[in-house]
Parts: sequence; C-alpha cells; structure tokens
Amino acid sequence: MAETYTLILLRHGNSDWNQKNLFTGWVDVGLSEQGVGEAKRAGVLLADSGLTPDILYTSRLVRAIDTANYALAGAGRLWIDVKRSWRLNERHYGALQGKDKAQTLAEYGPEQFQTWRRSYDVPPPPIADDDEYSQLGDPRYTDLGDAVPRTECLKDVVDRMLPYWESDITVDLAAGKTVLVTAHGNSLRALVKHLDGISDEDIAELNIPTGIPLVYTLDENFVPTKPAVYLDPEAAAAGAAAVAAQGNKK
Ligand SMILES: O=C(O)[C@@H](CO)OP(=O)(O)O
Repeated sequence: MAETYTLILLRHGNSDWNQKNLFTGWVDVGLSEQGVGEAKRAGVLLADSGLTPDILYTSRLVRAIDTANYALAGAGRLWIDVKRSWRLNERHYGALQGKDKAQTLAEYGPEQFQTWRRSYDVPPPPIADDDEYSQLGDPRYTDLGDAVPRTECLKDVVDRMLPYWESDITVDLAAGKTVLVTAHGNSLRALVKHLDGISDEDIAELNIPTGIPLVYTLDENFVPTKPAVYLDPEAAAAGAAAVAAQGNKK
C-alpha cells in the first residue's frame, strides 16, 4: 500500500472575544472557560482516536498555544517538539479588530459585513498604527519589522501561510510524522482551501468550529486520499453553524 501521511488541524477553543462576539484577528486574547473545556475535550478525542501527534505547529497567539497544550496534555503528548510561526496566525482583521460583530452588521449591512468576513480578496480597512489593537511594535513580530500586517483578506493569508506549509509542515509529514497544527478559523480555512481545492467563491461558505480535531489522510503529494473527518462530526456541524451565525448573535 502506498504511504500516507496524517495531518490533524485544530482550531483554538472559544476565546474571550469569541464569547463577547468581537472581531479578533491578531489581538492576543485568551481562552474563555468554555474554550479551556473544548481544548481539554480535544485531548480526549485525540486519545480516544489513537492518534499520536509527533510534532506541533502553532501560531504565535496564546489562544492557539494554550489550546494545543491542553489538548496534548490530555492525550499524553505534551512533550512533543513545537514550532511556531506568525504565518499560522489568524487573519489580521484590520480596523475591525476589537469591534462588535453584531454592531458592525447593523451599521454596515449584511452585504458589506459578509464581504469583510468571508470574501476571498477584499480586506477590511487597514488598522491605524496608533490604534490600541495594532500589532506594530509587538515584540513577537520583531522579525516582520514594518511589514507587520495592517489588514488581510483570506487570499493574503493563503499567500503567507503556503510558503510555510511547503518549507516546514510538509517536510515533517514527508518524514512520516503525525503533524498537529493548532491555529485559527481563517488560517485553517486557508489551509483547508488549499488541501481540498476549494474555489475562491465556495470558501465563503466554509466555517471551522472551535476545539474539534479535523483529521486528514494525505498521499505522497499531500493530496487528501479521502474526505477529512472531524473527530466529533455532530459537534463540528453545530459549531460551524454557530460561527456562520455570529453576526446575528445578540
Ligand atoms: O474574529 C476573528 O478573528 C475571526 C475568528 O474568531 O472571526 P470570523 O469568524 O468572523 O472571521
């Protein structure tokens, strides 16, 4: 039988700002109590599935780092090697960072709201450098210098994430390692778009639930050999629907 590789994607658990229904992007908010519970449950799901991650990839945001740590602790794999990159960060949400989603929907209308949230190539307005939620000058992005994003559309995320997928993540997969990538709603949408060959239009409909491992089996060209599976499909469907409806949340 041809060799296959195992890739596990995990969106961080519910965050404080998911709970408050605020656009988050690169703002480094922590997990809510619910999110901690989701992350621990992800560990149970991993353990029950018999999957044993050999290496962890995370963004540089603590909600992803904490989620991975809770999940790996639950699966008895907290000791595995870790690589972090800003290239796995959430999409930078520009001037929307810190804004209430329901208020933004009410103020700008459903079409503009959906364009900013889910269009492939229209970024929100850029954040001002002196905005309290700007990441300019944040020590964790020193390597980016002045190139720290002021806003991003999903296409920008694909463009900055794919080089890392190719230079690092696929190398570990090719070495036969089971790879866990713990990241964010939109950085994982970018990766799923690439893996599943989803069109620029159809990706608008894809939402990733918090805290439920999504398992890919890939061939030697990193192409899925079968549809990826969530370790709890029912909870994943409910979670994805809740993300899609976020603007309407009161
Ligand atoms: O606010 C954000 O950064 C993201 C993820 O929480 O939200 P959305 O699903 O609206 O893209």
